[in-house]
Amino acid sequence: MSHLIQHLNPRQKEAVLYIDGPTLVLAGAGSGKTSVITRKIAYLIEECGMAARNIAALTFTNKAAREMKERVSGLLAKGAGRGLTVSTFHNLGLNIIRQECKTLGYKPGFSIFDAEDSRTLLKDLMLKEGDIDSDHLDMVQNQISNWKNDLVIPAHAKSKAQNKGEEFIAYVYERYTQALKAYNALDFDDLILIPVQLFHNEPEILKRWQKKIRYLLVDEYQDTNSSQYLLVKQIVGDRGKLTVVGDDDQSIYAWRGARPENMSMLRQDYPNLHLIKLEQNYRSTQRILKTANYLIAHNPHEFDKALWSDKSYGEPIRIIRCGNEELECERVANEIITQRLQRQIHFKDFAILYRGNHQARLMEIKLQQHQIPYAMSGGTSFFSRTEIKDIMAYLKLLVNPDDDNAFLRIVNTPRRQIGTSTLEALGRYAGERHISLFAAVDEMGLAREIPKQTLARLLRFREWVLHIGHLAETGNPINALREMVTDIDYEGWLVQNASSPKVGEKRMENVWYLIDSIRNLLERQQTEDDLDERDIGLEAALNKLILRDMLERNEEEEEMDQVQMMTLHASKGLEFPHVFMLGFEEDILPHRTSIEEDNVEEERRLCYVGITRAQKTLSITMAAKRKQYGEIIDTSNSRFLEELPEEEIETEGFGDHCPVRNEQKGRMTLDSLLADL
Ligand SMILES: Nc1ncnc2c1ncn2[C@@H]1O[C@H](COP(=O)(O)OP(=O)(O)OP(=O)(O)O)[C@@H](O)[C@H]1O
Ligand SMILES: [Mg+2]
Repeated sequence: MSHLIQHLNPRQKEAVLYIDGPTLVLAGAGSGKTSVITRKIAYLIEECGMAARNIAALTFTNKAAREMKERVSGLLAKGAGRGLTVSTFHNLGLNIIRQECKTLGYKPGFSIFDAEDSRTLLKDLMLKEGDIDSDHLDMVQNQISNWKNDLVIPAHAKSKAQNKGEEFIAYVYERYTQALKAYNALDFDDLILIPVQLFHNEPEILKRWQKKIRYLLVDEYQDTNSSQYLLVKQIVGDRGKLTVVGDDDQSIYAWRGARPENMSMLRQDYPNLHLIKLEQNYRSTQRILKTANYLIAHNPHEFDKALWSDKSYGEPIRIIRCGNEELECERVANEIITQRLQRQIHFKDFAILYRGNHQARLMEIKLQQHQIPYAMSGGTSFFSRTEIKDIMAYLKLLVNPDDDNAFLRIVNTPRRQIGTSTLEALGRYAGERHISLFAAVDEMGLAREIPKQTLARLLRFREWVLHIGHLAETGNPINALREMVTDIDYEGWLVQNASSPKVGEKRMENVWYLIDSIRNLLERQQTEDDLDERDIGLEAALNKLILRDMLERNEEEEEMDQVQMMTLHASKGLEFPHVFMLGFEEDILPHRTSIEEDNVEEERRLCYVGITRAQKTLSITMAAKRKQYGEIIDTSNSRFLEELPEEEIETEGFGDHCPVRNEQKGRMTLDSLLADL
């Protein structure tokens, strides 16, 4: 028997060996779903003789894709996996768009707008319509994203609108789509939507891709949204060469349009679907598994999944209630230090999971204070901060005025009263003549397209960029950069747009930090004597900076001895020997928005995901008091606490000295009160 399937259980083997038709593996956490995918890839290559380049495996996060890639290459002979696609849905989409960009009408080098960029564009469009309510902005952004994920194009959205409010959003959606196109830009949702539309309209192109991807595997299938679902269906076609694995209890992306019912839809799409259930958990101790099972039993279930484990019974689940959030983070840091010594293990054996990124800041400070190395995934890297992206765009434009993306990013940031319709006209004009936007500003013919006053503003901007560029080239570049940020009053702009002046000032500090890094690089250029001409000057320094960011990211990928920090969402599919879950409180987990929207079931699944990441121990912490919007509030324990098996739990910090608002205690007091009566 192939070494690839030797250690698998019979059901897992069946899932790997079955290649005659579509397969769905439906199973709980830690039951080896991802293992089935990685082994099946290796099996297809090694035993079935399929070329690696004809196989694609999709998942949801970059980290998961990286892990999967590593697992597969560990199974294959060196080099045998060359050409294999293991990527996120979005990356596959991006590849398709890159290769087909001519047919799609995008110029090569199109830019990708992240959520922040989209938000800025939407804000501009809405401001123009006189709508400046920022809550409204969130709503519009979500709605547009939902439409895109559900493959609703602007014309549909408009015709379906039932009232003025919906008409407005549909109108903004239409303008937004036009603006993106004019900017030669795509947003995140487009990365899936556009390939789906392309495959729908161009059967020949679809055929080409079907020929390339002959076997498709999808991990975490419960989190596909409608457009991802369709993309899978298009690529697979009627060949049925598909294996998907998923767990409806781990569906945690409904808020981003995920539809767990896509799993049952498979049965309709493929009547010959081969369904396999796995029931043995190979990850966690029995206690952790029991805790997870207890919790998730509080959600309604279509299929019952009896997960069992023959691992050891394990240590009790610890629930630690601390006085406030600072003590909570301090406690976790201390636990890591002592447990690492006591158990003789590494920092990388610990993971700290939390509901929202804001919870990470204090934890980071405490880890730093105790000199505990840590890696954060999914956090904001320095170079993805808005202010850094802005200033980098200015710098890019200084060294290459033809960089349209950079131009578009900053031509109206800070505001110069150059609006979207002007930019659209400019984009059209430049597009027809195949010149850059910056070059187009100076053309005589443009006067017919753009009102005189606006054109004057554009010309002023152009002159100014050239002036600063000249200063940087002929004089001291750092002085030129300082003059640049002062000229545009970037600090004023940051303060004005931040939630508080302090936040704005902090952001400005990042800008100074960036300029300082450039100064260092430039100084180093002067001391290094083996440099050739190309390595000198602002442009070289800039490229180095961009490269360095990429290098830093690569380093992150390396296996280093660091505590892993991430949100519960980002932890999906991963496993760690010792897990800490922070903030087990009402309004955090379950999150306040989900409580308000009566969507606690999704939060319970998220909590289930967190618990089932743990292999050996699980510690859950909470703070009795917490700062919220500048006020200190008494927190309430998460409602999920009551849903865990009491006999497997060891609590701490719930004594009388704490103002405990534990539901169970509350009931006890009520009982005793009644008894007294
Ligand atoms: N047959 C097996 N024998 C021993 N260990 C196994 C077996 N199958 C899987 N494992 C191990 O169990 C752990 C969990 O497997 P895997 O990550 O594939 O589960 P999963 O179902 O994908 O989990 P999740 O739902 O969290 O994504 C891994 O460490 C894996 O190596
Ligand atoms: Mg998995």
